Amino acid sequence: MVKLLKKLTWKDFILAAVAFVFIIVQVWLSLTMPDYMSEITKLVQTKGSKMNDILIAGGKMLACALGSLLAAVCTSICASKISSNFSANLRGQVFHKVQSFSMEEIGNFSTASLITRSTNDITQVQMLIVMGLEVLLKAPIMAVWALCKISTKNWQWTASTGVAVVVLLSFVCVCVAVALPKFKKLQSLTDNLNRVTRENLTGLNVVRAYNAEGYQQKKFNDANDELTKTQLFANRTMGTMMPGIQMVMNGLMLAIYWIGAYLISNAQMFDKLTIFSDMIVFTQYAMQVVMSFMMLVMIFVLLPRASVSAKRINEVLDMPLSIKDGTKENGIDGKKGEVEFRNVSFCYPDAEKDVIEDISFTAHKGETIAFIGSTGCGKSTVINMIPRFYDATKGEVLVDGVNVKEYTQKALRNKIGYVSQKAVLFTGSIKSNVAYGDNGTKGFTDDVVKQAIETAQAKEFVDKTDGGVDAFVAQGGSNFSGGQKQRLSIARAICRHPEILIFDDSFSALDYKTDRVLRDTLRKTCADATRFIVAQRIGTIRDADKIIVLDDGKIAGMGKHNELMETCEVYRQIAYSQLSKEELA
Ligand SMILES: Nc1ncnc2c1ncn2[C@@H]1O[C@H](COP(=O)(O)OP(=O)(O)OP(=O)(O)O)[C@@H](O)[C@H]1O
Repeated sequence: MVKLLKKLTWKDFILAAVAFVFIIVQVWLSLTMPDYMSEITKLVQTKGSKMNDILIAGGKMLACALGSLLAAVCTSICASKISSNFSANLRGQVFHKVQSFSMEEIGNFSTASLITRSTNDITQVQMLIVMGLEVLLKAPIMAVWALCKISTKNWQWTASTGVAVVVLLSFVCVCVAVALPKFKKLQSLTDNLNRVTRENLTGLNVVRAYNAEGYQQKKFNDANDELTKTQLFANRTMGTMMPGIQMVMNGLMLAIYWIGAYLISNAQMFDKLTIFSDMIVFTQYAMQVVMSFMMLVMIFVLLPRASVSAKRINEVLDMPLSIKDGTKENGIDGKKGEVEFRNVSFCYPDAEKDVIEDISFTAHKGETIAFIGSTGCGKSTVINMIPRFYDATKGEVLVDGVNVKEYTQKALRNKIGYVSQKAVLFTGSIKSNVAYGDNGTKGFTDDVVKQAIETAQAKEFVDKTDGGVDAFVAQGGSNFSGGQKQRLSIARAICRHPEILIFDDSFSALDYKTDRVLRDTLRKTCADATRFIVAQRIGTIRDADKIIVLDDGKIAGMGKHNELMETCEVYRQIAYSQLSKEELA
């Protein structure tokens, strides 16, 4: 928690200092009120007192109350400003850090947990800061000031207040100790609920198609019940605190009156009024002392959960990055567009064996390199090494003659146009999705966007859509078909005019005719770009300059279609399973 609080800016500290001044004013006014009360008590009990004097003392008391209220409002304004700024900054930092995570780090946390950490966990810390500033500063000042005021009055009363504070603190400590483990568990259970809800929402069509509503409902109920049970236990434990504190306060009041009654009965006649007046004032101060500790208790309610949240936020912020930036911006002259894999092997984090082993090949500028092989043989893994979604565990990947690890990630990715296996569109317009990101130039002109849409064979449906390139794209591109989404994703990659184009099984949702026309157009319009195509269909890749056949993470064959038909058994099997001998001839 302390580590997170170090992120407060100097502006926050200035605001905290202003809040501190308001708190002092608030405490001073609150503790001045009992003095006027004492004066009023004395005036009421003294024969011949004037009504005007009582009204003046009452008016001063009222002014103190209003002043204290005003100071409390100003403190709250400062506290909420500090906490809102702090949480906004923290959310920004967490978002920025998560953006720099590779797939490895994201896998370590899980997406659901990262969402909880960026939202719910930060809210817990924010709540603590608001309360903390108001209470943590105010309560000790109030307690010490009030104790100073009462310590000179009467030792029996002071001692009884001391006993009440000790009982109160012991009680609070026991409650917090019982509830703390449950608070720790609460955040991970929130992650779990988040995960189940997300999974259900993203797979809603599948859930419905398989009549799995009952199964999903059970999964949700289990997660929900466990969270509710834990919350109930923690809140019940903390809930017993308030009545307990109330009991201590009432007991203290009783003790003060009991001691007061004893003192008054044993006092001389002329002292009785002074003791009575002192007793009234002391009760007020004693209540302020106990109230201060009660306010601190509110912090104890929030602190355990907030400190667990702070730890979870720090875990994200302190996570070392597995993909580190290099320094190079440019490759070697004369090697532009060249991609080379040198004895590359890769093992996923926590996996037992390498998913790809000893992969070596070179792709020259303007060539089309295709990957084919059975499901799960490692095709996507190989091409994911080029934009450094993962780094090779052995060997080297070189782009333009330079190891990808030596480039700044921005420079490397400026060279690449990547189309993922699952088409991803963002909320916005067709144009904002195609002219997406930054390729090191000053944005994309309308003509470049239109050209990319045309090359990706998306012009026909874009023109037909209301609004054309400005047509609205819903979250995840849900208002477009699978094939349309793929074509827009392809247009996005082409729009960057990259040196290297990567298509990870990106033609699978296209009909055969569009697939062929798109490949022909790509060959003409992106002739300079080195193209990597992962495909399942032989038809998509048979014209490639180099086809790499992968089998269980290893290269089973490499060459042109005709060569592989003669030399590679795995390729032949794939080919014959898709096309007839006549089609392949
Ligand atoms: N994030 C991951 N963590 C652990 N293992 C993974 C991860 N992603 C993929 N794998 C494993 O690595 C292997 C290769 O996966 P990859 O996605 O590269 O295959 P692929 O050939 O592209 O498959 P497909 O044709 O089905 O897309 C698979 O066995 C898969 O289970």
